[in-house]
Amino acid sequence: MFMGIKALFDLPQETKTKYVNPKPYRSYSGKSPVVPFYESFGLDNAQKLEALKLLLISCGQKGTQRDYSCGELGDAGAEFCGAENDFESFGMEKYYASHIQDSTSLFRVMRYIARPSGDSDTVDDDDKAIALRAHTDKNAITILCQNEVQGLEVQTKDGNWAQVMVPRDALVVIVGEALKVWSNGRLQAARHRVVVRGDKDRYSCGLFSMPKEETMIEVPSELVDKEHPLLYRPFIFADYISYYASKLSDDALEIFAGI
Ligand SMILES: O=C(O)CCC(=O)C(=O)O
Ligand SMILES: [Fe+2]
Repeated sequence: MFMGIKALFDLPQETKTKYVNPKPYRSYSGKSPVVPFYESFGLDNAQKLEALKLLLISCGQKGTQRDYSCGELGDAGAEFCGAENDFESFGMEKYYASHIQDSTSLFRVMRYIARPSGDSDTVDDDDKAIALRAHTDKNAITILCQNEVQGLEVQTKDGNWAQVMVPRDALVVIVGEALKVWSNGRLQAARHRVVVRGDKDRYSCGLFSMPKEETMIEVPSELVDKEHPLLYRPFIFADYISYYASKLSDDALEIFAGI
């Protein structure tokens, strides 16, 4: 599938820019002055199972020829999202069904263009090699897969950057801010970025599971006690996304909803 994705990104720039959607993260975005070596397309309202199927096939999971039954994919989805297990581990099974009902998903494909060799901004300099700036995902859970080119990095507690060496055919699961809020801070939204150092383009695709726009994000009372005081006030997910879009700051969540 990464061959197919390459063909998509190899289309003329003029064709790619026709892929437009008024919502953030959906349109073709590429070669902007801020992130000149990054391009992406988003597929909105991707039916979860279809998007997951694309993701599984793209990273060669369980063979590319096989058809998945819905049941199998449902199980795989829950397993990969870790969602059902997470709910159980918090003793919160009763919220699982409504969480699924209030969630939607976005499928995105990304290309990170390797610097031409001899580029004066040498890729030894991390700042210059950053293809996707450091951020935390705003959604609930992100599942990523990539071609054989590494580049994903996560920030450790002490502020350093650690390379994530993703094994072939593996998926990476990242907790986003919506899940951090919902878990009352028990789950951390990992700050991450993409740094491309070699001479090969990196392709990745991701399934971004997120609350529907109108969903109220609220810490369940069961997750608040003396040891875990309430960290966030309830808010509508779309309101937070609008706020973040207007500020684009790292501490947007704490300012917007932190108590
Ligand atoms: O391409 C990747 O591996 C990471 C992409 C990412 O972090 C994002 O789109 O939010
Ligand atoms: Fe991300």
